[in-house]
Amino acid sequence: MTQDNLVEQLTVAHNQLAKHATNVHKFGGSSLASTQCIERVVDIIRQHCQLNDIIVVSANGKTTDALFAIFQCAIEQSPELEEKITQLENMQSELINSLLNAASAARLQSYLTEDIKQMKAWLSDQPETHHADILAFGELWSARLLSSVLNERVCPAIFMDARDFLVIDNEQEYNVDYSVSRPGFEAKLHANHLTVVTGYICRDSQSVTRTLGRNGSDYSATIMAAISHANQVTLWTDVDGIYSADPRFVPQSRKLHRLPNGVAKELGRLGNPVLHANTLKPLADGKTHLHVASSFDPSVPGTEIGRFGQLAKQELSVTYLNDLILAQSQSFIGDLGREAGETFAALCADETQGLIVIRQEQQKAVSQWLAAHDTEVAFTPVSILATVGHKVTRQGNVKAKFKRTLRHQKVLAVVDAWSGHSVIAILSEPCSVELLNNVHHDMTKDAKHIGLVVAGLGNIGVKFLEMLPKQLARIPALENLHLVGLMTSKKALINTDGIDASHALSLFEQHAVSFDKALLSSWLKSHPYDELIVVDITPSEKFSQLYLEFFKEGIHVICANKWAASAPTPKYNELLAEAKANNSQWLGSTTVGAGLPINYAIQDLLKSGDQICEISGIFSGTLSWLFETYDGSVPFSTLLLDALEQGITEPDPREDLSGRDVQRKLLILARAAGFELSLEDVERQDLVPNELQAMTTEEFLANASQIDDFFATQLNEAKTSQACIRYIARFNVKDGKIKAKVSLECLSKNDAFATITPCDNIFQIRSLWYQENPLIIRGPGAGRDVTAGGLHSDLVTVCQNLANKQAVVKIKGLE
Ligand SMILES: Nc1ncnc2c1ncn2[C@@H]1O[C@H](COP(=O)(O)OP(=O)(O)O)[C@@H](O)[C@H]1O
Ligand SMILES: N[C@@H](CC(=O)OP(=O)(O)O)C(=O)O
Repeated sequence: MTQDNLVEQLTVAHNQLAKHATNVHKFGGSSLASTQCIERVVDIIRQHCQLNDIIVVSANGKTTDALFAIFQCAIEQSPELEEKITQLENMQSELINSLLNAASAARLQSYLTEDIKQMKAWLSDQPETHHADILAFGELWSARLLSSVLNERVCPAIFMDARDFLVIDNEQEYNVDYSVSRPGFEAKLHANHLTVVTGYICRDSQSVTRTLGRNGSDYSATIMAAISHANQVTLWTDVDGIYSADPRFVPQSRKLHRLPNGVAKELGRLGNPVLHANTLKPLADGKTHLHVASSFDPSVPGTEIGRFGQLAKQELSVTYLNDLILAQSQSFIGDLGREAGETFAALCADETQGLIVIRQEQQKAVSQWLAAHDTEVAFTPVSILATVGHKVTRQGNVKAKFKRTLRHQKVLAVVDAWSGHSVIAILSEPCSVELLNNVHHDMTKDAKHIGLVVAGLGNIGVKFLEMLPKQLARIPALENLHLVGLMTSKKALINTDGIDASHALSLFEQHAVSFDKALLSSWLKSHPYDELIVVDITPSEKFSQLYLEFFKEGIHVICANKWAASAPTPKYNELLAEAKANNSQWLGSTTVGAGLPINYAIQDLLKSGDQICEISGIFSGTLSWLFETYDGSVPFSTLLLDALEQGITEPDPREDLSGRDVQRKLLILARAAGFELSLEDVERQDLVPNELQAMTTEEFLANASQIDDFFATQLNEAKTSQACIRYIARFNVKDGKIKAKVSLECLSKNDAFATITPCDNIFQIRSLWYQENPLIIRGPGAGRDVTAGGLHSDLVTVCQNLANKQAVVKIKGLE
């Protein structure tokens, strides 16, 4: 079976499965805040949902906040009550009228009028008894509206009020009674419909309306997944994933592409608004996949929550909560402290210091609870600031760093969370945006994960990999670099969790699968690395054609491959522009001169303000060897066959004799020096006579002696004037006119190009500052060790540049 067939079969199998399995999609209030947002959600449902999926919705925008405010006004008998109700009703009416046809709008409008009437009745008579009923209107309206829009525009959809089936049996921990809830839901289900369920609300065993707590719709979504045995839950929100700190306040926060379950749970517990504290509870069996994505930018890969390897476990984040209460009591030292912590689900507790941190609204309950134990307690307003990461309490260095960064703050205590996944500082003052940014910076500044993909495992590729483990251990700039991909033209091994660089080749032998461009492209679009570097050590034009795609994804390219750098001018300019637009680095110092620093020298001269006017030299190790060695004592073809045997030439020596390789190298250097020209602008003398051009390699080798007369004549002519022959590349600019040529030249024996070690390259640069006395670089211009070394030098340069790059989050939903 070919790889393509395999992929096709897998896709078909996946689709068939998807038809039978349910997926749950939860849209938060921010995703449903306006007509435009709801239009976007409808598009997402069209593209990402199938019949029988479940959609869980929160109240539109800030409706729940508005309902809380209305309730408060009623309690305080505030004169603003009427106005607030009218505002909320108008906002709902606007959504209804802008999204639905006249008939449906009229129907929903009449329900709304009824609901407002009912709300007013509850508000005027014992509002406390109906607090949850009043809050429930938000989700009720939102679900009713979306199901109507879907019915009109997308597919049959039914609306379900979760209170009709979702029963919780414990109000403290919001435990679900699945034995009642599941059959209740199944009884209401319509096959081949989308089901739109209200998030946030449920009922208790007495059929009284309850809520699942602020932000509780995430929990509703995972409960629905447990009830319906769903495969996947997607939380669609206004941010494209979970970040290392609240991206509204910390512009340098990093997206956490893969969040281990335990860490996600801890973030939710500490108040991260993207994840309700209980979100993961219904998914404890690990069969359902949880994913956070942005409804404002659905194509961006979000955050996956699940079980991951070491790399995901290294990520740290910083989170905070203000307006909390520190309760301190002698009696909290020991068992009672632990009991209190558990009873009140304290944000943090330390039974050795006798303290727990609770939310403000819990203060009264804690007082009452302690009164029963006849002990005294002191309450202090505090905030918490936590660093969260997998088993972070066991990482002494992280804890020390956290304490160090807080040394100028008023820290009352630093406590390890029971889960082990956070270290929490209790602060006597509210956590400011400045403090959050500073702590985040200190805790995460070194946390950048760079993925490395190596393409081409020939001679040089293998040497490059041999050198890699030592380089990783030796060079600080490579500290966060992880080898994640290896590929040849036929096979590929990608491991998102990293490939052990010391055993890269044997792992490739054992685990590589057929190379599939489509699979590679999809991985490149969704890889979890902050930066990705592809090192192209292939000779393949086809592989070089992927660079544009790489640059579009912001991927960096280091190449020994000459194709892209010598591509036709429009293509080359397009690549440069795309790389620039996406901050991709493109380095190819080994494309010319292998490890010799010719590219770096040119860049340096340009940086220093110099202007290059001439580049010339011997750029081919093969031609260098042939002409340095050829003295007429043996025919040229004998030397050529000897060079072939020694591996000095390409398998078909016409490749070298054609001068094409030298022509490309001259073009690359001229472009690097800032000139715009194409391959056709570089005149080329082909040393292979016409009659030998069309032959097969074998035929050419058998007839190689036909070239001897030409070279003998050239050499003899040169000898008559004490000169020699060399294949020279020359580029110069005079009065703005560019001349570029690669050809066999007759040179005086004193010429700098006349006496170099066979196989060496020589490069001569004339510039404004190196005019009379040109700059010369010479040395071995080919060979596996020097080329692999040159690639490593480029790799360090890219990683050093990346270390200085400060990413700033730009999130569509938050703009
Ligand atoms: N660490 C974090 N990562 C991502 N978003 C965060 C983080 N901390 C706070 N947020 C904020 O949480 C908000 C999403 O939560 P929420 O308002 O509950 O969304 P929704 O309305 O979709 O339920 C985002 O606007 C984001 O700014
Ligand atoms: N509407 C409720 C429930 C909820 O989860 O909302 P959101 O998904 O917008 O956080 C709240 O505001 O608390």
